[in-house]
Amino acid sequence: ASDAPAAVRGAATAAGKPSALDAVPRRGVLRVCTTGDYRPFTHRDPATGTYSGVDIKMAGDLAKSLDATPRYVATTWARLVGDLSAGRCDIAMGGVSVTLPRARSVYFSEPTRTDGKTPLVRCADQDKYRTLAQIDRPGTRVIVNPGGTNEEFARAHIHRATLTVHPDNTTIFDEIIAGRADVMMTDAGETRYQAKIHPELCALHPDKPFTFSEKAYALPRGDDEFKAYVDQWVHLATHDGTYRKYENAWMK
Ligand SMILES: O=C(O)C(=O)C[C@]1(C(=O)O)C=C[C@@H](O)C=C1
Repeated sequence: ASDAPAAVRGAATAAGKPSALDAVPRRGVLRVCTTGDYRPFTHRDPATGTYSGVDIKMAGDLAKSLDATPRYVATTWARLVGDLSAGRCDIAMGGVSVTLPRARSVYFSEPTRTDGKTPLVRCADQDKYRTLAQIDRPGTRVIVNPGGTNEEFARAHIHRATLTVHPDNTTIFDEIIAGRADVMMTDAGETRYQAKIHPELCALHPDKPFTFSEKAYALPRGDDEFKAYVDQWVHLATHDGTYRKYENAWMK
């Protein structure tokens, strides 16, 4: 048996665990860590528990390509990297930003899109909060969801304005509409989507965000075979119009 080629034997990671490239088709299940709180990428319907979103469509495609079905493993922004590293899922999907601190613990696939932090405000305040200097003033109430790159960005740039960490990323937009907070700074894609579904809210310069970032899928560190496969799949899906089609369906 020992001289069978790796593809037949089933390749192993450096840590000696079987690659997800073999384990997922064998199991027939792709375990996907996702937060379910970030439209248009990952959304969990609280009534039915059903997941939807651009990256949920992508998860379905990736699973299918591996003769598997997706199973969603609920996580949070603070726990995402830990859950993936602990082996609770095969991949983390749903608007995940590539960061270098995370890249010390997990692999990132090829990116699916570029993004960056930009303000989301009540449309009546459009001219008040365009720059960081305008936002970071005493009296401005900035609101942020916990555990991800939004909080990191807000903590790095907000010193004079007040910063509230709101635990639920799905109701944070209502806080601004209700006048209990003034500004959220989040990914441009999200500001566009939330402005689309909330006429009271406006996305400010989403085509010229304050930062540059990339969205990708996070993979267990050390599983090079699975990473090579997912990279190839992302490359095809982002170049053959598939990803764009899913995005357009949410943004129209
Ligand atoms: O942490 C990340 O990777 C994200 O991009 C997720 C993140 C965040 O930065 O907090 C981005 C936008 C959503 O509002 C929720 C979470």
